[in-house]
Amino acid sequence: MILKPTDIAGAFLIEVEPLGDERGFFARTFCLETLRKAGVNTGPVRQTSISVNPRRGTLRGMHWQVEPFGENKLVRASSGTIYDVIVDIRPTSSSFRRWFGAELSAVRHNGLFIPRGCAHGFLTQSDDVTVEYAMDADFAPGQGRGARWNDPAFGIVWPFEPVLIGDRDRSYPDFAP
Ligand SMILES: Cc1cn([C@H]2C[C@H](O)[C@@H](COP(=O)(O)OP(=O)(O)O[C@H]3O[C@H](C)C(=O)[C@H](O)[C@H]3O)O2)c(=O)[nH]c1=O
Repeated sequence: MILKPTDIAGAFLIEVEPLGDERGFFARTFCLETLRKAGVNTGPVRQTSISVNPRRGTLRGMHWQVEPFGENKLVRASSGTIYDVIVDIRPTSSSFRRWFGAELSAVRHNGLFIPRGCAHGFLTQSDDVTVEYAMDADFAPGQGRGARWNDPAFGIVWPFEPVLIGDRDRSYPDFAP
């Protein structure tokens, strides 16, 4: 697997290196040691989850867990295609308030490593999207916070307007650090 740095400190795109033969290919999609060698202080995977989104144009986010319930997150699309976005909301970070977006797809098998303290969200770019999550912390109910996908504090440029957003996601107040 290949780690590609992003505009967000500690966040990496993960591209696979297919090892192919006549049957198809095998590829590593996560390696704790590779991340640690890149300076990422992440724990082992404690929980994995899926997010199933039948409709193109569904937006989920922007979400984060407050400390000490933060979680490092590895995200990939196991079906369909998403535009995945991270926003750095760590006030002491060199990339504070900066956003980064990338297309993740089942076809490319690519992933995104999202450090704790960053807001995360995605817009589905196809029907029948499943997003796979791996986290290094247990989910803590009630410890989530959020910001709107179009909060002027970040200026995120999305590929197109969402057509389906949950009431909670559309009604977050303006971001205030
Ligand atoms: C995140 C999470 C949720 N849940 C439960 C809580 C609710 O009963 C139900 C749906 O949760 P929610 O509406 O917060 O799901 P999303 O709106 O997809 O939230 C996620 O979307 C953005 C894009 C993310 O990056 C996070 O993974 C997460 O915040 O699953 C759990 O049991 N465990 C979990 O880890």
